[in-house]
Amino acid sequence: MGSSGQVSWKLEDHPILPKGKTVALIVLDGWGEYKPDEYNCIHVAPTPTMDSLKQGAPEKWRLIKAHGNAVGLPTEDDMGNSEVGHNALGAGRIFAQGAKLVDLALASGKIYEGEGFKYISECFEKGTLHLIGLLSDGGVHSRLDQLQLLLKGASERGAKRIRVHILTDGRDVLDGSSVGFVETLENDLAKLRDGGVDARIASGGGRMYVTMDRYENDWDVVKRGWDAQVLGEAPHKFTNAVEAVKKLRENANDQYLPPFVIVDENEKAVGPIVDGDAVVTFNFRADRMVMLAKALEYQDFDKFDRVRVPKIRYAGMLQYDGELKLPNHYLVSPPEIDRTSGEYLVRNGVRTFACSETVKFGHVTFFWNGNRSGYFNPELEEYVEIPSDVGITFNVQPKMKALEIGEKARDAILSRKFDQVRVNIPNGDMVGHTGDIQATVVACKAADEAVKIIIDAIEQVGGIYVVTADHGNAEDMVKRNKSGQPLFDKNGNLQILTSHTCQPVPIAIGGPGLAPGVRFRNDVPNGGLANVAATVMNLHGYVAPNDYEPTLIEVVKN
Ligand SMILES: O=C(O)[C@H](O)COP(=O)(O)O
Ligand SMILES: [Mn+2]
Ligand SMILES: [Mn+2]
Repeated sequence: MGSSGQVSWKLEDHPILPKGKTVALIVLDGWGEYKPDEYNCIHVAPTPTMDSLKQGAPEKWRLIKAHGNAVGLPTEDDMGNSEVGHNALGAGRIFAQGAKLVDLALASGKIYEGEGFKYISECFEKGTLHLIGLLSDGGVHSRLDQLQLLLKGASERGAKRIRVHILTDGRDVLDGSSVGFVETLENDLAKLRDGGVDARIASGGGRMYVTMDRYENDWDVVKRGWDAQVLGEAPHKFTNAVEAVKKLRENANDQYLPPFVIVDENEKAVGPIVDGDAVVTFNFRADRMVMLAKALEYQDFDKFDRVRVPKIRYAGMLQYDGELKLPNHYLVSPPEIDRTSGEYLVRNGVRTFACSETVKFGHVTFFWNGNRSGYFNPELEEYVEIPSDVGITFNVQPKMKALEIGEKARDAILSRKFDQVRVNIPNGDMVGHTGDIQATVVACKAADEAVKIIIDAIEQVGGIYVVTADHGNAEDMVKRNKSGQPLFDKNGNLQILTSHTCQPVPIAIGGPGLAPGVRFRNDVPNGGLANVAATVMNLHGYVAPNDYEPTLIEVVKN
């Protein structure tokens, strides 16, 4: 059923549940369930609304899985993330995700047989192969071991000159871990050099300050990267990348390192991108690579002055946007996330409203709809983006736009123009990633207040609410040993966890429109995010397609 031409879009009516109820679908970003201690910001924060929903357990509140295999990641040790989480929530099925597809393509060698690799390898004879991406083993956007295999594979297949443009992490992995990742990469590159390949790190910078912006929140971030990677220009120049990261870390953490270039003894950048070169962006995840992909690929581009646009052959690790065909060339085919619940519901006449602020806007639209941008039917859908603050770390503004999102959703609900009102409330996640515990507590309080605004509106119109989350983050802010005790570094400082977690997330249902007797079934104990789509379809009065993961709810006779 790959092509939409053969799909029967008509959904079966639910035997009991009515149509026409307004359903609010609230995704709290980075909101897991964990033991209530002082490092659990959701526990520490006053969250009366979420607390009261929990009182409804087990019939109206439960936990669902949001990491590992439940969301299509390679192993059970992989924490969840927004991409795979919203994909699963929206698509109602579990798809092998980018991380896994790249693993398979590398293991089988198929990656080197595809069109994308052939396309870039045409440059190997005369040009340089540039690899740009996130350098960590976080497994959210990229993985170091995949980069290592690609370096080896490309050099075995003729790449003679390789330049790596690194983006340091500290967000999906511990802050400070970048030094180790750069050392590992430098060792690998030294081995390649021993084998006759001219392989070096050429530039770098922290992912949140250089290159990896998303949803066009701040093009300056991408420009800083462009200047370093393509033009070979940056405010900081070093002859060695390990030294660069160590030095720049004196004033910034890994996520926010300023851009730097590696120069030779004559102060000349060792790896600008020039005509005839090949470029691969080795992140598999889309959202934070789309902007760079546009800058590399689009002829007409007006987001910043590129100064010089080299004639290159560019491929993404994956194709990042299937609708935009961006980029045109890629090494591994992305998961084909088709027949999403959003598309089904719209095609069955469900009028849909979706809203978040910029930094999460694509999560409830693009990711929700299977990595597809745009509307299915503009007559029935409205997507509203509230501009995010630009150029700040969100611990200084932990309330973010939560209340504005709540109010927009409230207005959409009260307008009665929509059957589904879907939001992402970013605070737990975006502030959790800063590692600032006090700010994250404020963030969780704001998220809870936004939920209340939306639930109150649902009460007024006799609707239904579904409150859930895409993965954990704010519920645990420290790294722990196996028995759950917080870990300290060698200087006795608490090891702050800026990343997501592997914890389950809550899901709650309720509202005056919820038909009598609706409750969570107890025969789906391993339910995960992918079970939510069928549940929501039921609440709209439909039965989900057969191949969707089972619904979490049942209707019992009173
Ligand atoms: O991109 C990010 O901000 C983090 O790597 C993952 O966070 P998200 O999956 O919640 O977006
Ligand atoms: Mn998220
Ligand atoms: Mn996150």
